Amino acid sequence: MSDIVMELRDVRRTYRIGGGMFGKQRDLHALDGVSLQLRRGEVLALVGESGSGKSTLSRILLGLEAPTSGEVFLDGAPVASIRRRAFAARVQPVFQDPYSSLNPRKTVRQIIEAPLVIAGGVAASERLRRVRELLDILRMPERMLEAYPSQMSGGQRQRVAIARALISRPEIVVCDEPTSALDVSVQAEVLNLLMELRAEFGLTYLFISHDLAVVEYIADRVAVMQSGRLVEVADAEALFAAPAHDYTRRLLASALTVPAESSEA
Ligand SMILES: Nc1ncnc2c1ncn2[C@@H]1O[C@H](COP(=O)(O)OP(=O)(O)OP(=O)(O)O)[C@@H](O)[C@H]1O
Repeated sequence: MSDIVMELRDVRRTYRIGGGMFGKQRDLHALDGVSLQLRRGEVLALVGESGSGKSTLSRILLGLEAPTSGEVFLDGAPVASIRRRAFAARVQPVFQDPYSSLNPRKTVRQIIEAPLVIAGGVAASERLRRVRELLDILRMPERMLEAYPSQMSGGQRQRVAIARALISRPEIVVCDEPTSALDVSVQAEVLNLLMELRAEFGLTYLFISHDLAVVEYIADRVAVMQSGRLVEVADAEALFAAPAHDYTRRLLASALTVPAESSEA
């Protein structure tokens, strides 16, 4: 098995913007020729200022959007050749805001088992067994099974979102700011949990974060984006010790000027 679990080759994503009452139409290059390899079992953090293209890249990895040009590979196979359902089971998201990403009308049990219901082929008894197993791993009490999101704290909701991501036994989890909507005291708990789950299930993470203290804490490697391009990809330790690119240096320097509360996480 190759060391590379997912790969982007010269991926571009262009949006046509403007026009109508906003003036002339033009192309916005959200991703402008990005090549990136995700290594099996690593935490690869994606950082860069707002609008640099991080979410666009994550949506492409998740198959929620197709590149305008370039190619994406999963375990060496072009993603375009993999059936949608099979792909979704192997690459799962955890989004930023557990308040809006969970359906308020569904119970925890229904939310967590939903990916298996959609994929089909797993009996109800087996689905329940897997939901229970995950609740146990995530240290959530069994009585939570029939609870609704409104009855839970932010940290509990994010655990439910993580359980939903893991129920189909994915290889890759794409986390887009998974702890930034949580209280600082809960952030570390959720981060530690993500790291435990990586060891337990052999997961690979792409981890988007604005919070460089969080990135330094959990990332093996860091990819730095600026205006739709990757300007630096390096081992986390080396990058934080001696950033090679000027933009990375500025990003690290500007992080030092914000309040230090995130370092508690
Ligand atoms: N559906 C879309 N239509 C038009 N423009 C878009 C669309 N999605 C993203 N963009 C633009 O593409 C660029 C990259 O956006 P993206 O959300 O990927 O950046 P980001 O680094 O994730 O930002 P943030 O950290 O604020 O989430 C931005 O200029 C954004 O306005």
